[in-house]
Amino acid sequence: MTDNAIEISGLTKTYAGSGSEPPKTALKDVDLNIPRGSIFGLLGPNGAGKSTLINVLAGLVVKSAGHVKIWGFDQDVNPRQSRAAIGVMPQELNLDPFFTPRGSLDVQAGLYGVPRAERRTDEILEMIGLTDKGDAYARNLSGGMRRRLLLGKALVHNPRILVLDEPTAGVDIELRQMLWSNVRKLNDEGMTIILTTHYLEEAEQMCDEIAILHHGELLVRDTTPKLIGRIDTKTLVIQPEGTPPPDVALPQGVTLDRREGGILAFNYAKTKTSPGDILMALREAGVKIADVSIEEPDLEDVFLDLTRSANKSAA
Ligand SMILES: Nc1ncnc2c1ncn2[C@@H]1O[C@H](COP(=O)(O)OP(=O)(O)OP(=O)(O)O)[C@@H](O)[C@H]1O
Repeated sequence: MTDNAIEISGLTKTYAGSGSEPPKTALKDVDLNIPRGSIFGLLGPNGAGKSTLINVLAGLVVKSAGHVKIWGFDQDVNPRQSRAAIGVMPQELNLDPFFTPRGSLDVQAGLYGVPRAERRTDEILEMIGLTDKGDAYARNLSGGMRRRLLLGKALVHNPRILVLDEPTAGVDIELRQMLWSNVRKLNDEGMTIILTTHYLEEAEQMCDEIAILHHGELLVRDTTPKLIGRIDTKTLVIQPEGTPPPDVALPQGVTLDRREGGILAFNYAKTKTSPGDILMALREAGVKIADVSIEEPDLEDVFLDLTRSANKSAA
């Protein structure tokens, strides 16, 4: 028995080139385990291979090499069980315009072999806030409603793992909040969640752990706080009283950015300098302080730092 929802080893995907184009390797020898019960973020720049990885998990793209286990079931040995363990909310709004939400959920449940007596159509319609639109044609639904319906479709067979591919791209705040509160509730009930997002702030708030893909390779995988802890730079932000002096002798390695409104932002390496050293230097320079705060790095800093150094080492 494993504690992992997903176990991926040596996963490689090469797409055949069309016409005169060369083949394209979208995933290169990826090893990745995703623990049961987590909210796991899969991040990476455009073209990094996130959708390819999700589509392999969903059984929509055939891998070129490697092994994938979903809830302990090897995709190649137990394709039916591994498919039943996972539900995928795709990026595209690919709904049949002539189906009603109730009809779409029913057809999807049929595809997964869920017996009529076990279908949870009304419960799912309520959860996604479409009870009163249950019998409206999909072509009459707004973009937000369609997206909610895609979430509902991913849940009809009560999967152990829910995968969300860019669920909030181009979505308004209200819908985003609704999606995230649904996702949190499902996770509290024990569902493992895997999501890709371009919104790093969102990943930071939602995900226990994060993996970053870059050019088809796994760049890093760690808990969200540890990833953020990798960045050594912090910023001490000072609002001085009166006009700040033009020059201050700073501890070695500390740099100063002057911001609007006379605000001074000192960037320092937390392993080399303490904020007290900077405050002392300011006191010695006669600077009076009206307000002080410390800015922590965020996931965006980690992301830029890692992808930049990966680009440099590839060059
Ligand atoms: N069907 C396909 N045929 C050929 N190449 C493909 C195919 N699908 C994806 N690729 C290529 O594989 C690479 C990875 O694409 P993928 O869509 O997995 O990346 P992604 O990280 O999901 O990007 P995005 O955030 O833009 O969706 C890209 O270079 C892409 O052009």
